Amino acid sequence: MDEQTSKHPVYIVDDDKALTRSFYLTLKSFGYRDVKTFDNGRQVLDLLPELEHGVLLLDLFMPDVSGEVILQQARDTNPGIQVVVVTGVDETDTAVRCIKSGAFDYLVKPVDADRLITTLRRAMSHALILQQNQRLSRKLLTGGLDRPDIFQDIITRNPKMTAIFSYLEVVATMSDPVLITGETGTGKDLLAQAVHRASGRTGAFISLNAAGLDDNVFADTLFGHVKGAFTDAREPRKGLIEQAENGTLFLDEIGDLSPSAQVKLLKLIQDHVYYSLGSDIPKASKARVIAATNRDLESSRKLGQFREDLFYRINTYRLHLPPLRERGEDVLLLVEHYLAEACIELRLAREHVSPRLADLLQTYNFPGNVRELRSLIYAAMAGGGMSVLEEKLAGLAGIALESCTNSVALPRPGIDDWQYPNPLPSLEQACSRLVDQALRTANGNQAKAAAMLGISRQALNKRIRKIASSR
Ligand SMILES: Nc1ncnc2c1ncn2[C@@H]1O[C@H](COP(=O)(O)OP(=O)(O)OP(=O)(O)O)[C@@H](O)[C@H]1O
Repeated sequence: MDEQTSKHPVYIVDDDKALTRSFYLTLKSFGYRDVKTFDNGRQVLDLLPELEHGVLLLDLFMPDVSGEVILQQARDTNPGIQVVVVTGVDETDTAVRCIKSGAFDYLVKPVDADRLITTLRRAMSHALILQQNQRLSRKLLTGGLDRPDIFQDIITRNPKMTAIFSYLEVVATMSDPVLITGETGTGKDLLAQAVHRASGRTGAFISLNAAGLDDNVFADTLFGHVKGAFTDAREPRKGLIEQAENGTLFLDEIGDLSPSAQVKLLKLIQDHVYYSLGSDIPKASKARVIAATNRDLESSRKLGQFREDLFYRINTYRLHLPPLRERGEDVLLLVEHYLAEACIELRLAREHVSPRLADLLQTYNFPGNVRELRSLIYAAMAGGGMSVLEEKLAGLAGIALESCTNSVALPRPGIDDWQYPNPLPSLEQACSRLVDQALRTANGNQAKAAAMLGISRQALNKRIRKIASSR
């Protein structure tokens, strides 16, 4: 069983001590770590409001308090508890009444172990989803992060990024896979490490880059092999998945997986089972999978290059990192960070960002995102300083240095041969179309779009807000 599910509590409430003991032993043998027993209803009734999210296995007929009273009280005071009624009475009326009062399910004694565990698993995952929803709503209302230290390596002030962190804090503790998407160099690897830290998992964070691995190398690296599995397999070898036990397996570039590697990964994610090369003995895994890609997996799925079932399985929780060009507020923050770092590492005097360079940085669209920004700073510092970067960026952005100091001065094309519709659009309509077009041409980069339109970035921003409110 999964580490996260097994650590949530199960409460058994029944006056039949022999049955309570038998349930207790069954649950322990299935890996439930936190099982608490109560042999009278009164005991649990007082504790109900404080009980942690989990599942309550509840007998209906007890001498002191009836199970139905406890069920009602649980619904009223602690909705994070899912109640499974377990009773010796097989009466449809009672079952219907319990379900109507909010019981998750109704089991009639004697309950065989398989039925008990299957029902418990369903009830537990329902309890966890409710817990997750509650935490999400709480976060939406209060904002802020529970553990900002988890994200200290990720430099950002961008609201979309902080919203991702909030969401991540909630889903990190679940056991389902996480898919991180975003262009190259946006920080997917960093984010995967943050998910692992926030998950509270006791095992290691192990990563594997799937790009360019053929099916055999992928399977051997991930699942290991037994002695004699292939010509050079003189000794058995454990795969990375074993090192990730109770931890996290980070699969980077998942969009590059071959079709047969996709099948193996699906089995691992779906059934938590894998086979070492050369062995037909299944092995169980409790690693949590985080996958990342800079490809458009949705298109790969539609083109039949990525399995549909795997796509939906890994897409349970999706985190999409925006490109750096959409995080204007982060560019200077990151530049200052890497500049300080490079000056210390290269033992150079501290340099600062000139207003002209700041302008250029806002205009450039960083196709390689943060990784590119970092290399640009280091290369410039090693090669002469920030003025080198100014030259380079001006070249890369295809904008003359002069025009950057005064964005209004961009050369304008002639407008004599424009085609005007008849009747003419209103000024507001024309303005809105022009702003849309500039943003499209500038790939969403507001500084660049503003330069094209010959207005300041603040003026463009004001117009965007005005247009948005009138739509
Ligand atoms: N917000 C950030 N703050 C600080 N460093 C960052 C940030 N985002 C990315 N980096 C740095 O940029 C580099 C690239 O980041 P990372 O490897 O996480 O990107 P990626 O999205 O996984 O790229 P790829 O798709 O190419 O694997 C790393 O050196 C990382 O430390």
